Amino acid sequence: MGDFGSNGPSSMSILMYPWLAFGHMTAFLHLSNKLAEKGHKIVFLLPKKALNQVKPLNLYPNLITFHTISIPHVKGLPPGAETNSDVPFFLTHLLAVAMNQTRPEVETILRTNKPDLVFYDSADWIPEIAKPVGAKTVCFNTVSAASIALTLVPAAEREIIDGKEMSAEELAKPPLGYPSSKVVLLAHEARTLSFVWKRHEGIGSFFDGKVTAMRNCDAIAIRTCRETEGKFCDYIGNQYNKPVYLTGPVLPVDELDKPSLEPRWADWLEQFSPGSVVFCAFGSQPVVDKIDQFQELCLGLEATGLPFLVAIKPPSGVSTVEEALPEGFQERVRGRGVVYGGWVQQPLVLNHPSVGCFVSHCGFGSMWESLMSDCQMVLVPQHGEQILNARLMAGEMEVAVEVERGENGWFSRRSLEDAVKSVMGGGSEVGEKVRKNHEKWRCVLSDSGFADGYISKFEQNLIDLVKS
Ligand SMILES: C[C@@H]1O[C@@H](OC[C@H]2O[C@@H](Oc3cc4c(O)cc(O)cc4[o+]c3-c3ccc(O)c(O)c3)[C@H](O)[C@@H](O)[C@@H]2O)[C@H](O)[C@H](O)[C@H]1O
Ligand SMILES: O=c1ccn([C@@H]2O[C@H](COP(=O)(O)OP(=O)(O)O[C@H]3OC[C@@H](O)[C@H](O)[C@H]3O)[C@@H](O)[C@H]2O)c(=O)[nH]1
Repeated sequence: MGDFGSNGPSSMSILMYPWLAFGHMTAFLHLSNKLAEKGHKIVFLLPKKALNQVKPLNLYPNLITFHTISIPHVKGLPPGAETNSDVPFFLTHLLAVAMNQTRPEVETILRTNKPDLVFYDSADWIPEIAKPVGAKTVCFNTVSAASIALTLVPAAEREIIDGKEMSAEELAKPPLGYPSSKVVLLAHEARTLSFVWKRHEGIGSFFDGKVTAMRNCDAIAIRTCRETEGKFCDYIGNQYNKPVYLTGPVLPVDELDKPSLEPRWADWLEQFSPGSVVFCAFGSQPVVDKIDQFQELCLGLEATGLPFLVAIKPPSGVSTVEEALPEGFQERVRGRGVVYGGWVQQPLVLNHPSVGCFVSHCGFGSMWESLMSDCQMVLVPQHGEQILNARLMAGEMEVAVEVERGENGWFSRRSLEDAVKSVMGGGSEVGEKVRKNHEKWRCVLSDSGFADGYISKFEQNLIDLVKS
Protein backbone atom coordinates (compact mmCIF):
# COMPACT_ATOMS: atom_id res chain seq x y z
CA MET A 1 0.00 0.00 0.00
CA GLY A 2 1.50 3.36 -1.04
CA ASP A 3 1.27 6.83 0.46
CA PHE A 4 -2.09 8.48 0.09
CA GLY A 5 -3.51 11.93 -0.18
CA SER A 6 -2.80 15.40 -1.37
CA ASN A 7 0.92 15.08 -0.83
CA GLY A 8 1.32 11.41 -1.65
CA PRO A 9 1.74 9.73 -5.03
CA SER A 10 -1.42 7.64 -4.90
CA SER A 11 -5.01 8.44 -4.12
CA MET A 12 -7.64 6.59 -2.12
CA SER A 13 -10.58 5.08 -3.89
CA ILE A 14 -13.85 5.74 -2.08
CA LEU A 15 -17.39 4.46 -2.56
CA MET A 16 -20.28 6.62 -1.26
CA TYR A 17 -23.82 5.34 -0.68
CA PRO A 18 -25.96 7.95 1.12
CA TRP A 19 -29.54 7.66 2.39
CA LEU A 20 -32.02 8.26 -0.46
CA ALA A 21 -32.77 11.86 0.49
CA PHE A 22 -31.46 15.02 -1.21
CA GLY A 23 -30.34 16.57 2.08
CA HIS A 24 -28.08 13.53 2.60
CA MET A 25 -26.97 13.10 -1.04
CA THR A 26 -25.97 16.79 -1.29
CA ALA A 27 -23.96 16.59 1.93
CA PHE A 28 -22.17 13.42 0.72
CA LEU A 29 -21.46 15.10 -2.62
CA HIS A 30 -20.04 18.27 -1.02
CA LEU A 31 -17.72 16.00 0.97
CA SER A 32 -16.83 14.07 -2.20
CA ASN A 33 -15.84 17.38 -3.82
CA LYS A 34 -13.52 18.21 -0.93
CA LEU A 35 -11.88 14.77 -1.12
CA ALA A 36 -11.62 14.92 -4.92
CA GLU A 37 -9.94 18.31 -4.55
CA LYS A 38 -7.21 16.41 -2.70
CA GLY A 39 -6.89 13.91 -5.53
CA HIS A 40 -9.03 11.01 -4.28
CA LYS A 41 -11.37 9.06 -6.56
CA ILE A 42 -15.01 8.63 -5.70
CA VAL A 43 -17.73 6.35 -7.02
CA PHE A 44 -21.09 7.81 -5.92
CA LEU A 45 -24.16 5.56 -5.78
CA LEU A 46 -27.56 7.19 -6.15
CA PRO A 47 -31.04 6.51 -7.58
CA LYS A 48 -31.60 7.30 -11.28
CA LYS A 49 -34.11 10.07 -10.63
CA ALA A 50 -31.67 11.95 -8.40
CA LEU A 51 -28.92 12.12 -10.98
CA ASN A 52 -30.05 15.26 -12.86
CA GLN A 53 -30.47 17.26 -9.68
CA VAL A 54 -27.22 16.19 -8.05
CA LYS A 55 -24.95 16.13 -11.13
CA PRO A 56 -24.49 19.94 -11.39
CA LEU A 57 -22.98 19.92 -7.88
CA ASN A 58 -20.12 17.68 -9.02
CA LEU A 59 -17.10 20.00 -9.24
CA TYR A 60 -14.68 17.19 -10.23
CA PRO A 61 -16.33 15.05 -12.94
CA ASN A 62 -12.92 13.55 -13.76
CA LEU A 63 -12.65 12.11 -10.23
CA ILE A 64 -16.25 11.69 -9.06
CA THR A 65 -18.23 9.13 -11.05
CA PHE A 66 -21.95 8.59 -10.55
CA HIS A 67 -23.29 5.06 -10.62
CA THR A 68 -27.08 4.77 -10.63
CA ILE A 69 -28.80 2.12 -8.52
CA SER A 70 -32.24 0.64 -9.26
CA ILE A 71 -34.54 1.21 -6.32
CA PRO A 72 -37.07 -1.65 -6.28
CA HIS A 73 -40.77 -1.03 -5.76
CA VAL A 74 -41.97 -1.89 -2.27
CA LYS A 75 -45.68 -2.42 -1.62
CA GLY A 76 -47.14 0.71 -0.04
CA LEU A 77 -44.75 3.18 -1.67
CA PRO A 78 -45.99 5.48 -4.47
CA PRO A 79 -45.11 3.99 -7.90
CA GLY A 80 -41.65 5.08 -9.05
CA ALA A 81 -40.61 6.36 -5.60
CA GLU A 82 -36.83 6.55 -5.35
CA THR A 83 -36.08 9.32 -2.87
CA ASN A 84 -37.57 10.88 0.23
CA SER A 85 -39.03 13.70 -1.89
CA ASP A 86 -41.40 11.14 -3.46
CA VAL A 87 -42.53 9.66 -0.16
CA PRO A 88 -44.77 11.03 2.62
CA PHE A 89 -42.93 11.25 5.93
CA PHE A 90 -44.90 8.43 7.61
CA LEU A 91 -43.86 5.96 4.85
CA THR A 92 -40.12 6.62 5.11
CA HIS A 93 -39.52 3.18 6.63
CA LEU A 94 -40.68 1.59 3.34
CA LEU A 95 -38.02 3.54 1.48
CA ALA A 96 -35.51 2.07 3.94
CA VAL A 97 -36.86 -1.41 3.03
CA ALA A 98 -36.34 -0.60 -0.66
CA MET A 99 -32.79 0.58 0.02
CA ASN A 100 -32.05 -2.69 1.82
CA GLN A 101 -33.11 -4.59 -1.29
CA THR A 102 -30.32 -2.92 -3.27
CA ARG A 103 -27.73 -4.89 -1.25
CA PRO A 104 -26.94 -7.50 -3.97
CA GLU A 105 -26.33 -4.73 -6.56
CA VAL A 106 -24.07 -2.80 -4.17
CA GLU A 107 -22.20 -6.02 -3.31
CA THR A 108 -21.43 -6.58 -7.01
CA ILE A 109 -20.18 -2.98 -7.37
CA LEU A 110 -17.96 -3.43 -4.30
CA ARG A 111 -16.46 -6.65 -5.66
CA THR A 112 -15.68 -4.94 -8.96
CA ASN A 113 -14.40 -1.64 -7.55
CA LYS A 114 -12.58 -2.90 -4.43
CA PRO A 115 -12.49 0.57 -2.82
CA ASP A 116 -10.25 1.50 0.11
CA LEU A 117 -13.16 3.12 1.93
CA VAL A 118 -16.96 3.00 1.90
CA PHE A 119 -19.05 5.90 3.27
CA TYR A 120 -22.69 5.26 4.20
CA ASP A 121 -25.27 6.41 6.73
CA SER A 122 -28.42 4.32 6.48
CA ALA A 123 -27.44 1.08 4.73
CA ASP A 124 -26.31 -0.54 7.99
CA TRP A 125 -25.27 -3.76 6.16
CA ILE A 126 -22.40 -2.00 4.38
CA PRO A 127 -19.72 -3.22 6.87
CA GLU A 128 -20.79 -6.86 6.25
CA ILE A 129 -20.17 -6.59 2.52
CA ALA A 130 -17.21 -4.18 2.65
CA LYS A 131 -15.02 -6.25 4.98
CA PRO A 132 -14.66 -9.22 2.60
CA VAL A 133 -13.24 -6.91 -0.11
CA GLY A 134 -10.83 -5.31 2.37
CA ALA A 135 -12.55 -1.89 2.49
CA LYS A 136 -12.73 0.19 5.66
CA THR A 137 -16.12 1.70 6.51
CA VAL A 138 -17.12 5.19 7.67
CA CYS A 139 -20.62 5.94 8.95
CA PHE A 140 -20.94 9.58 7.82
CA ASN A 141 -23.73 11.44 9.62
CA THR A 142 -25.17 14.51 7.92
CA VAL A 143 -27.36 15.46 10.88
CA SER A 144 -26.24 17.34 14.01
CA ALA A 145 -24.18 15.59 16.67
CA ALA A 146 -26.79 16.81 19.18
CA SER A 147 -29.60 14.83 17.53
CA ILE A 148 -27.48 11.69 17.44
CA ALA A 149 -26.41 12.17 21.07
CA LEU A 150 -30.01 12.59 22.26
CA THR A 151 -31.51 9.50 20.65
CA LEU A 152 -29.08 7.31 18.71
CA VAL A 153 -26.52 6.16 21.26
CA PRO A 154 -26.57 2.88 23.25
CA ALA A 155 -27.61 4.75 26.44
CA ALA A 156 -30.77 5.94 24.64
CA GLU A 157 -32.09 2.39 24.21
CA ARG A 158 -35.72 2.11 25.38
CA GLU A 159 -37.62 -0.92 26.44
CA ILE A 160 -40.54 -0.96 24.04
CA ILE A 161 -43.66 -2.71 25.15
CA ASP A 162 -45.41 -3.91 22.03
CA GLY A 163 -48.65 -2.13 21.33
CA LYS A 164 -47.99 0.55 23.99
CA GLU A 165 -47.04 4.06 22.89
CA MET A 166 -44.28 5.74 24.90
CA SER A 167 -45.46 8.84 26.75
CA ALA A 168 -44.19 12.25 25.65
CA GLU A 169 -42.34 12.56 28.98
CA GLU A 170 -40.55 9.25 28.39
CA LEU A 171 -39.64 10.29 24.86
CA ALA A 172 -38.28 13.63 26.06
CA LYS A 173 -35.92 12.10 28.65
CA PRO A 174 -32.27 12.53 27.54
CA PRO A 175 -29.96 9.50 27.96
CA LEU A 176 -27.66 9.26 30.99
CA GLY A 177 -24.72 11.65 30.68
CA TYR A 178 -26.27 13.70 27.81
CA PRO A 179 -24.19 16.88 27.85
CA SER A 180 -26.71 19.74 27.50
CA SER A 181 -29.71 21.10 29.34
CA LYS A 182 -30.51 23.60 26.56
CA VAL A 183 -30.48 21.38 23.47
CA VAL A 184 -33.42 19.25 24.60
CA LEU A 185 -37.05 18.78 23.62
CA LEU A 186 -40.20 19.81 25.46
CA ALA A 187 -42.66 16.98 26.07
CA HIS A 188 -45.03 17.97 23.23
CA GLU A 189 -42.08 18.27 20.83
CA ALA A 190 -40.72 14.87 21.84
CA ARG A 191 -43.78 13.20 20.32
CA THR A 192 -42.08 13.71 16.94
CA LEU A 193 -39.40 11.26 18.20
CA SER A 194 -41.76 8.31 18.56
CA PHE A 195 -40.64 7.04 15.12
CA VAL A 196 -37.12 6.48 16.48
CA TRP A 197 -37.99 3.44 18.62
CA LYS A 198 -41.01 2.17 16.68
CA ARG A 199 -40.44 -1.31 15.21
CA HIS A 200 -41.23 -2.02 11.56
CA GLU A 201 -41.53 -5.45 10.04
CA GLY A 202 -38.37 -6.57 8.32
CA ILE A 203 -36.16 -3.64 9.36
CA GLY A 204 -36.62 -3.24 13.10
CA SER A 205 -36.58 0.31 14.42
CA PHE A 206 -34.80 3.45 13.21
CA PHE A 207 -32.81 3.30 16.49
CA ASP A 208 -31.69 -0.30 15.79
CA GLY A 209 -30.58 0.62 12.26
CA LYS A 210 -28.59 3.68 13.29
CA VAL A 211 -26.96 2.02 16.29
CA THR A 212 -25.98 -0.97 14.14
CA ALA A 213 -24.60 1.41 11.49
CA MET A 214 -22.43 3.19 14.06
CA ARG A 215 -21.44 0.07 16.04
CA ASN A 216 -20.21 -1.85 13.01
CA CYS A 217 -18.30 0.86 11.13
CA ASP A 218 -14.57 1.41 11.50
CA ALA A 219 -15.08 5.11 12.23
CA ILE A 220 -17.98 7.48 12.80
CA ALA A 221 -17.86 10.78 10.89
CA ILE A 222 -20.09 13.79 11.48
CA ARG A 223 -20.60 16.90 9.36
CA THR A 224 -19.96 19.28 12.21
CA CYS A 225 -17.19 21.08 14.08
CA ARG A 226 -15.89 21.13 17.66
CA GLU A 227 -16.61 24.86 18.00
CA THR A 228 -20.37 24.30 17.74
CA GLU A 229 -20.86 20.71 18.93
CA GLY A 230 -17.67 19.48 20.64
CA LYS A 231 -19.35 18.14 23.78
CA PHE A 232 -21.91 16.15 21.76
CA CYS A 233 -19.17 14.60 19.60
CA ASP A 234 -17.19 13.53 22.70
CA TYR A 235 -20.32 11.97 24.15
CA ILE A 236 -20.95 9.98 20.96
CA GLY A 237 -17.31 8.82 20.83
CA ASN A 238 -17.53 7.59 24.43
CA GLN A 239 -20.83 5.87 23.85
CA TYR A 240 -19.52 3.92 20.86
CA ASN A 241 -15.95 3.69 22.07
CA LYS A 242 -14.57 4.57 18.66
CA PRO A 243 -13.07 7.52 16.81
CA VAL A 244 -15.36 10.33 15.70
CA TYR A 245 -13.95 12.23 12.72
CA LEU A 246 -15.30 15.71 12.04
CA THR A 247 -15.54 17.07 8.52
CA GLY A 248 -16.40 20.67 9.48
CA PRO A 249 -19.27 22.43 7.68
CA VAL A 250 -18.35 21.15 4.16
CA LEU A 251 -19.89 23.88 2.04
CA PRO A 252 -19.14 24.59 -1.61
CA VAL A 253 -17.86 28.14 -1.01
CA ASP A 254 -16.30 28.60 -4.47
CA GLU A 255 -19.59 27.82 -6.17
CA LEU A 256 -21.10 30.95 -4.68
CA ASP A 257 -18.74 33.08 -6.75
CA LYS A 258 -20.36 31.82 -9.92
CA PRO A 259 -23.23 34.14 -10.96
CA SER A 260 -25.47 31.25 -11.88
CA LEU A 261 -28.73 31.87 -10.04
CA GLU A 262 -31.57 31.05 -12.45
CA PRO A 263 -32.57 34.29 -14.24
CA ARG A 264 -36.24 33.91 -13.19
CA TRP A 265 -35.22 34.30 -9.52
CA ALA A 266 -32.29 36.65 -10.08
CA ASP A 267 -34.57 39.03 -12.03
CA TRP A 268 -37.39 38.74 -9.53
CA LEU A 269 -35.12 39.41 -6.53
CA GLU A 270 -33.41 42.30 -8.32
CA GLN A 271 -36.55 44.48 -8.10
CA PHE A 272 -36.31 44.76 -4.31
CA SER A 273 -33.99 46.84 -2.17
CA PRO A 274 -30.94 45.22 -0.49
CA GLY A 275 -31.70 43.02 2.49
CA SER A 276 -35.49 43.47 2.19
CA VAL A 277 -36.68 40.05 0.95
CA VAL A 278 -37.66 37.16 3.22
CA PHE A 279 -36.63 33.80 1.76
CA CYS A 280 -38.38 30.78 3.24
CA ALA A 281 -37.39 27.19 2.48
CA PHE A 282 -38.24 23.92 4.16
CA GLY A 283 -35.67 21.52 2.73
CA SER A 284 -35.77 18.78 0.17
CA GLN A 285 -38.59 16.65 1.51
CA PRO A 286 -42.23 17.23 2.44
CA VAL A 287 -42.17 18.29 6.11
CA VAL A 288 -45.35 20.27 6.80
CA ASP A 289 -47.97 17.61 7.45
CA LYS A 290 -50.95 19.84 8.07
CA ILE A 291 -52.49 22.15 5.50
CA ASP A 292 -53.50 24.60 8.29
CA GLN A 293 -49.85 25.05 9.32
CA PHE A 294 -48.87 25.50 5.68
CA GLN A 295 -51.47 28.26 5.41
CA GLU A 296 -50.39 29.92 8.68
CA LEU A 297 -46.89 30.08 7.22
CA CYS A 298 -48.15 31.83 4.07
CA LEU A 299 -50.41 34.20 6.01
CA GLY A 300 -47.64 35.05 8.49
CA LEU A 301 -45.34 36.03 5.64
CA GLU A 302 -48.11 38.05 4.01
CA ALA A 303 -48.66 39.87 7.30
CA THR A 304 -45.03 41.03 7.50
CA GLY A 305 -45.69 43.35 4.56
CA LEU A 306 -42.25 42.39 3.18
CA PRO A 307 -41.45 40.83 -0.17
CA PHE A 308 -41.02 37.05 0.13
CA LEU A 309 -40.06 33.93 -1.80
CA VAL A 310 -41.09 30.53 -0.42
CA ALA A 311 -39.68 27.21 -1.71
CA ILE A 312 -41.63 24.38 -0.14
CA LYS A 313 -43.11 20.97 -0.91
CA PRO A 314 -46.93 20.68 -0.75
CA PRO A 315 -48.40 19.55 2.59
CA SER A 316 -49.84 16.03 2.99
CA GLY A 317 -53.05 15.42 1.08
CA VAL A 318 -52.48 17.75 -1.90
CA SER A 319 -50.16 17.41 -4.86
CA THR A 320 -49.31 21.05 -5.60
CA VAL A 321 -48.57 24.06 -3.40
CA GLU A 322 -51.11 26.11 -5.36
CA GLU A 323 -53.94 23.84 -4.14
CA ALA A 324 -52.91 24.47 -0.55
CA LEU A 325 -52.69 28.29 -0.63
CA PRO A 326 -55.16 30.31 1.48
CA GLU A 327 -58.11 31.81 -0.36
CA GLY A 328 -57.34 35.04 -2.19
CA PHE A 329 -53.70 34.82 -1.14
CA GLN A 330 -52.14 34.95 -4.61
CA GLU A 331 -54.09 38.07 -5.59
CA ARG A 332 -53.25 39.84 -2.34
CA VAL A 333 -49.49 39.23 -2.53
CA ARG A 334 -49.11 39.52 -6.33
CA GLY A 335 -45.92 41.40 -7.15
CA ARG A 336 -44.27 40.88 -3.78
CA GLY A 337 -44.80 37.26 -2.74
CA VAL A 338 -44.21 33.91 -4.47
CA VAL A 339 -44.80 30.38 -3.17
CA TYR A 340 -42.97 27.85 -5.34
CA GLY A 341 -43.20 24.05 -5.11
CA GLY A 342 -40.04 23.28 -7.11
CA TRP A 343 -36.31 23.32 -6.46
CA VAL A 344 -34.47 26.64 -6.12
CA GLN A 345 -30.70 27.07 -5.73
CA GLN A 346 -30.91 27.81 -2.01
CA PRO A 347 -27.25 28.74 -1.33
CA LEU A 348 -27.34 31.23 -4.21
CA VAL A 349 -30.67 32.72 -3.14
CA LEU A 350 -29.35 33.13 0.41
CA ASN A 351 -26.40 35.07 -0.92
CA HIS A 352 -28.43 37.35 -3.19
CA PRO A 353 -28.07 40.97 -1.99
CA SER A 354 -31.85 41.55 -1.88
CA VAL A 355 -32.39 38.70 0.59
CA GLY A 356 -32.21 39.77 4.23
CA CYS A 357 -34.02 37.06 6.18
CA PHE A 358 -34.17 33.26 5.98
CA VAL A 359 -37.19 31.48 7.44
CA SER A 360 -35.98 27.91 7.71
CA HIS A 361 -37.14 24.45 8.85
CA CYS A 362 -33.62 24.17 10.25
CA GLY A 363 -32.41 21.05 8.44
CA PHE A 364 -28.74 20.67 9.23
CA GLY A 365 -27.63 21.51 5.68
CA SER A 366 -29.72 24.68 5.70
CA MET A 367 -28.35 25.53 9.10
CA TRP A 368 -24.77 25.60 7.79
CA GLU A 369 -25.76 27.48 4.65
CA SER A 370 -27.59 30.13 6.67
CA LEU A 371 -24.73 30.51 9.15
CA MET A 372 -22.41 31.28 6.23
CA SER A 373 -24.83 33.85 4.78
CA ASP A 374 -25.51 37.27 6.28
CA CYS A 375 -29.27 36.78 6.48
CA GLN A 376 -31.16 37.14 9.73
CA MET A 377 -32.59 33.75 10.69
CA VAL A 378 -36.06 32.72 11.83
CA LEU A 379 -36.52 29.05 12.65
CA VAL A 380 -39.70 27.02 12.19
CA PRO A 381 -38.48 23.46 12.88
CA GLN A 382 -40.94 20.65 12.09
CA HIS A 383 -39.42 17.38 13.38
CA GLY A 384 -37.14 16.08 16.13
CA GLU A 385 -33.69 16.77 14.75
CA GLN A 386 -34.72 20.10 13.25
CA ILE A 387 -36.06 21.19 16.65
CA LEU A 388 -32.71 20.25 18.22
CA ASN A 389 -30.82 22.16 15.53
CA ALA A 390 -33.05 25.13 16.28
CA ARG A 391 -32.20 24.89 20.00
CA LEU A 392 -28.53 24.84 19.10
CA MET A 393 -28.87 27.97 16.95
CA ALA A 394 -31.33 29.92 19.08
CA GLY A 395 -30.49 28.57 22.57
CA GLU A 396 -26.75 27.86 22.62
CA MET A 397 -25.33 30.01 19.82
CA GLU A 398 -28.00 32.76 20.02
CA VAL A 399 -27.76 33.48 16.31
CA ALA A 400 -31.43 33.03 15.39
CA VAL A 401 -34.98 33.46 16.63
CA GLU A 402 -37.24 30.44 16.93
CA VAL A 403 -40.91 30.98 16.20
CA GLU A 404 -43.14 30.59 19.26
CA ARG A 405 -45.59 27.70 19.40
CA GLY A 406 -48.60 26.94 21.57
CA GLU A 407 -49.00 23.97 23.94
CA ASN A 408 -50.30 21.87 21.03
CA GLY A 409 -47.06 22.52 19.16
CA TRP A 410 -48.68 24.72 16.51
CA PHE A 411 -47.45 28.15 15.45
CA SER A 412 -49.74 30.98 14.40
CA ARG A 413 -49.43 33.50 11.56
CA ARG A 414 -48.99 36.13 14.31
CA SER A 415 -46.05 34.33 15.95
CA LEU A 416 -44.32 34.01 12.58
CA GLU A 417 -45.01 37.65 11.73
CA ASP A 418 -43.63 38.73 15.14
CA ALA A 419 -40.49 36.61 14.75
CA VAL A 420 -39.73 38.00 11.28
CA LYS A 421 -40.41 41.59 12.36
CA SER A 422 -38.19 41.15 15.44
CA VAL A 423 -35.17 40.45 13.25
CA MET A 424 -36.02 42.61 10.23
CA GLY A 425 -37.10 45.86 11.86
CA GLY A 426 -34.27 48.10 13.06
CA GLY A 427 -33.91 48.82 16.78
CA SER A 428 -35.08 45.47 18.14
CA GLU A 429 -32.83 44.23 20.96
CA VAL A 430 -33.17 40.58 20.00
CA GLY A 431 -32.67 41.41 16.31
CA GLU A 432 -29.41 43.22 17.08
CA LYS A 433 -28.19 40.46 19.41
CA VAL A 434 -28.67 37.66 16.88
CA ARG A 435 -27.18 39.81 14.10
CA LYS A 436 -24.03 40.42 16.16
CA ASN A 437 -23.66 36.79 17.26
CA HIS A 438 -24.31 35.53 13.75
CA GLU A 439 -21.67 37.87 12.38
CA LYS A 440 -19.13 36.52 14.92
CA TRP A 441 -19.86 32.92 13.93
CA ARG A 442 -19.83 33.78 10.24
CA CYS A 443 -16.34 35.25 10.63
CA VAL A 444 -15.10 32.13 12.42
CA LEU A 445 -16.68 29.70 9.95
CA SER A 446 -15.74 31.58 6.80
CA ASP A 447 -12.12 32.13 7.79
CA SER A 448 -10.18 30.62 4.90
CA GLY A 449 -8.22 28.27 7.15
CA PHE A 450 -11.20 27.01 9.15
CA ALA A 451 -12.96 24.65 6.75
CA ASP A 452 -9.68 23.69 5.04
CA GLY A 453 -8.16 22.79 8.43
CA TYR A 454 -11.05 20.42 9.14
CA ILE A 455 -10.84 18.76 5.74
CA SER A 456 -7.07 18.30 5.94
CA LYS A 457 -7.36 16.69 9.35
CA PHE A 458 -10.26 14.56 8.12
CA GLU A 459 -8.24 13.41 5.11
CA GLN A 460 -5.37 12.46 7.42
CA ASN A 461 -7.79 10.49 9.65
CA LEU A 462 -8.94 8.55 6.58
CA ILE A 463 -5.41 7.88 5.40
CA ASP A 464 -4.47 6.55 8.85
CA LEU A 465 -7.62 4.42 8.91
CA VAL A 466 -6.91 2.87 5.52
CA LYS A 467 -3.31 2.12 6.50
CA SER A 468 -4.28 0.59 9.87
C1 LIG B 1 -38.01 5.07 9.57
C2 LIG B 1 -38.79 6.34 9.31
O1 LIG B 1 -37.98 7.43 9.38
C3 LIG B 1 -38.49 8.72 9.73
O2 LIG B 1 -37.78 9.69 9.00
C4 LIG B 1 -36.47 9.63 9.11
C5 LIG B 1 -35.84 10.97 8.78
O3 LIG B 1 -34.66 10.91 9.55
C6 LIG B 1 -33.76 11.93 9.33
O4 LIG B 1 -32.61 11.61 10.06
C7 LIG B 1 -32.57 11.67 11.41
C8 LIG B 1 -33.62 12.21 12.11
C9 LIG B 1 -33.50 12.32 13.51
C10 LIG B 1 -34.50 12.91 14.30
O5 LIG B 1 -35.63 13.36 13.75
C11 LIG B 1 -34.31 13.05 15.69
C12 LIG B 1 -33.13 12.61 16.26
O6 LIG B 1 -32.90 12.77 17.58
C13 LIG B 1 -32.13 12.00 15.50
C14 LIG B 1 -32.32 11.88 14.13
O7 LIG B 1 -31.33 11.32 13.40
C15 LIG B 1 -31.44 11.20 12.08
C16 LIG B 1 -30.28 10.57 11.45
C17 LIG B 1 -29.12 10.38 12.21
C18 LIG B 1 -28.00 9.78 11.71
C19 LIG B 1 -27.98 9.36 10.42
O8 LIG B 1 -26.88 8.76 9.88
C20 LIG B 1 -29.10 9.56 9.65
O9 LIG B 1 -29.02 9.13 8.38
C21 LIG B 1 -30.25 10.15 10.17
C22 LIG B 1 -33.38 12.01 7.86
O10 LIG B 1 -32.56 13.16 7.67
C23 LIG B 1 -34.60 12.16 7.00
O11 LIG B 1 -34.22 12.09 5.63
C24 LIG B 1 -35.58 11.03 7.29
O12 LIG B 1 -36.81 11.26 6.62
C25 LIG B 1 -39.91 8.95 9.45
O13 LIG B 1 -40.36 9.86 10.41
C26 LIG B 1 -40.75 7.71 9.49
O14 LIG B 1 -41.95 7.93 10.17
C27 LIG B 1 -40.07 6.50 10.04
O15 LIG B 1 -40.88 5.43 9.76
O1 LIG C 1 -35.44 24.01 -3.07
C1 LIG C 1 -34.44 23.58 -2.48
C2 LIG C 1 -34.54 22.78 -1.31
C3 LIG C 1 -33.37 22.37 -0.72
N1 LIG C 1 -32.16 22.71 -1.24
C4 LIG C 1 -30.90 22.21 -0.65
O2 LIG C 1 -31.12 20.91 -0.14
C5 LIG C 1 -30.47 20.76 1.10
C6 LIG C 1 -31.54 20.42 2.14
O3 LIG C 1 -30.92 19.91 3.25
P1 LIG C 1 -31.34 20.24 4.72
O4 LIG C 1 -30.37 19.51 5.56
O5 LIG C 1 -31.45 21.67 4.98
O6 LIG C 1 -32.81 19.71 4.87
P2 LIG C 1 -33.59 18.35 4.53
O7 LIG C 1 -34.79 18.39 5.42
O8 LIG C 1 -33.80 18.23 3.09
O9 LIG C 1 -32.57 17.26 5.04
C7 LIG C 1 -32.71 16.22 5.98
O10 LIG C 1 -31.61 15.38 5.66
C8 LIG C 1 -30.33 15.92 5.86
C9 LIG C 1 -30.13 16.38 7.27
O11 LIG C 1 -28.90 17.05 7.40
C10 LIG C 1 -31.25 17.34 7.67
O12 LIG C 1 -31.07 17.72 9.01
C11 LIG C 1 -32.58 16.68 7.44
O13 LIG C 1 -33.63 17.56 7.79
C12 LIG C 1 -29.77 22.07 1.40
O14 LIG C 1 -28.42 21.97 1.04
C13 LIG C 1 -30.47 23.08 0.51
O15 LIG C 1 -29.65 24.13 0.06
C14 LIG C 1 -32.07 23.48 -2.36
O16 LIG C 1 -30.97 23.82 -2.82
N2 LIG C 1 -33.22 23.89 -2.94
